[in-house]
Amino acid sequence: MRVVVEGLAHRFPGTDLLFEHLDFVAEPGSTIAVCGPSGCGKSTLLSILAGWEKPYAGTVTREGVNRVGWVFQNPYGVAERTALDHVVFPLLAKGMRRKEAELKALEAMGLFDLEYAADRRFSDLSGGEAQRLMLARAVCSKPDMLLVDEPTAQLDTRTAHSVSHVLNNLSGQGMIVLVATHDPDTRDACDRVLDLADYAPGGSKSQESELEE
Ligand SMILES: Nc1ncnc2c1ncn2[C@@H]1O[C@H](COP(=O)(O)OP(=O)(O)OP(=O)(O)O)[C@@H](O)[C@H]1O
Repeated sequence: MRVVVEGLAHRFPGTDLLFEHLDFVAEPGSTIAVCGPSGCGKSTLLSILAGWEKPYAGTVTREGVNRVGWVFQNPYGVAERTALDHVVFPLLAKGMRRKEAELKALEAMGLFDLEYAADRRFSDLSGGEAQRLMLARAVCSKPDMLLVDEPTAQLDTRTAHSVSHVLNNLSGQGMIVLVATHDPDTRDACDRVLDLADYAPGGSKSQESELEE
């Protein structure tokens, strides 16, 4: 299972190129931090990898990737439902029995130190708790590729550190994991770094590719 990105470039209609000459291979075993300044195209790159956005140029080949999990920047849930329900429902929808689903859900919530909030209503969770809940839900559904957008934006330093390390460990469990982040600590916790600033028009990698041609 892998994702092969070749010669990728993107611009939206009427805007300048965000990045160009982007080549990389994403495989299970190493978590990739996608970095770069605000507006450089980190979220856009995740959308392209997921197949939601068609790239302006280049190709993305997904080999053996059937299920894609996505954790958005802004957590979204059902106000009246408990935190546990949010993680359990996708498992029930897959046909798992309630008891087994609850055990699996609590295990995933435990990865993000969230068991204590299992019975709280979604509307009572803090922004950081809701964000960690979305991570637990995504991990629980065992996607082939997990795309995470700014997972630590709403977390204090210590919780952010712990979440970053969990995300890095996930790639060792057979998932392709990419994390878009501004957070230097999250970047450092990941095995690999893809800095989109290098691929901006005129960026160092972008120029290298032009010299090679
Ligand atoms: N559908 C769209 N049409 C036109 N422009 C868009 C569209 N989606 C995003 N953009 C623009 O493309 C640029 C890249 O957006 P993107 O959200 O990928 O950046 P980012 O690196 O994730 O930013 P941030 O770090 O602030 O979240 C931004 O300037 C954004 O306004």
